[in-house]
Amino acid sequence: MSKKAKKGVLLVQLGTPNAPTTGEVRKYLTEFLMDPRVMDIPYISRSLLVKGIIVPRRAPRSADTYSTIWCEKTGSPLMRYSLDQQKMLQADLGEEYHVELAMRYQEPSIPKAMKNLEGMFLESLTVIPLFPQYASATTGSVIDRVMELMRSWQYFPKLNFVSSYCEDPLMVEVISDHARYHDLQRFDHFLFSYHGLPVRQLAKIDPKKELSCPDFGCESCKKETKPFCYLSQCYATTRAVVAKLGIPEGKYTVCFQSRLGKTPWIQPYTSDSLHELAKSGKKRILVFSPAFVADCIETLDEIKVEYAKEFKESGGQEVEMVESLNNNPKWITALKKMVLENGN
Ligand SMILES: C=CC1=C(C)c2cc3[nH]c(cc4nc(cc5[nH]c(cc1n2)c(C)c5CCC(=O)O)C(CCC(=O)O)=C4C)c(C)c3C=C
Ligand SMILES: [Fe+2]
Ligand SMILES: [Fe+2]
Repeated sequence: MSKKAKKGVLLVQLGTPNAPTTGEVRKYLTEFLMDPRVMDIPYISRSLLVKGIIVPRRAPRSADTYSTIWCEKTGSPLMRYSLDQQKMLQADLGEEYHVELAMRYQEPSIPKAMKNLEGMFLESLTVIPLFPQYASATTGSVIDRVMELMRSWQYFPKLNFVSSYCEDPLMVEVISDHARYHDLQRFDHFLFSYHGLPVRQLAKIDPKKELSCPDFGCESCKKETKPFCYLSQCYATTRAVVAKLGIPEGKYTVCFQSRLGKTPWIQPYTSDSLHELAKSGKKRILVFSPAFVADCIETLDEIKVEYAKEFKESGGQEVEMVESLNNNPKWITALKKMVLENGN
């Protein structure tokens, strides 16, 4: 009796080291930062900068930080929640589907996941990069790698790439639900801190080659002028969450964290915004981090520890954080809807 071909789903997260050691962090950072979509400079300069300066300096420090958030049994928080997301989505979609998880860098690798999927002679394949806002450095790189590996496949199932879901209504609902776990009335101000991006990468995605939107990611940029602009998409997510929670204009700030290197990244930088808010007398801040679908080093250390410390040193009192989407069942339903609505 012949079994019906399965429908495949590939979830792809950024990646994380295999262990919180300098050697493993070095391997992870080298693979990550040598990606030409991440460090979009010529190979020789990239090699000198990444292997000669950034990685040797950063790896020991990052390894120390990873060890503070590491779990003996489940590894890094990003790995733990990504595995939860894969298992829960598999359970929700049922036997008709096969859900694989891969990391763009390190393990479980995209080549291994693609090999498994190829061997299943799939009816269709939906690829969901786990980044709500499109950037060439993240979503673009995932799609690029998947397409590169697929070139050697002997058959081609129906293919879907979910390249952006910055305003997904269910996702916005989960972010808002997680915010409501906090007593919203207690906060003087709300901060939407997104992962940053070099400014030059924005220009590449804009047909007019402008560096930024004069009106900071306005609705028309998002919908008409440059639908793949990361900045416009970050503002779109913010507008959706702010509307859902009824946060008034003037009571929230959009900012960007994790700048790397000396070139300009999109501004304002989170650390400057926190400093200015503290100086203007704000005492209690609630931070959203809607670029991350799972808690990771960027949320658990950079925001919760580093920025919270900086805020207090500048005169503030308290920084609380809205939990990432993690393993919230409603977020898994959002992923399921993306699979079903993308023609699968
Ligand atoms: C959410 C989207 C992300 C974008 C856009 C992004 C761009 C980007 N990142 C770097 C450099 C680093 N990022 C690092 C960690 C990291 N980045 C993302 C997501 C995005 N990056 C996540 C989810 C994580 C966390 C991984 C984890 O294991 O928890 C790091 C490592 C930090 C450290 O080791 O201390 C670097 C470095 C660049 C250069 C870039 C765009 C060009
Ligand atoms: Fe990053
Ligand atoms: Fe605009």
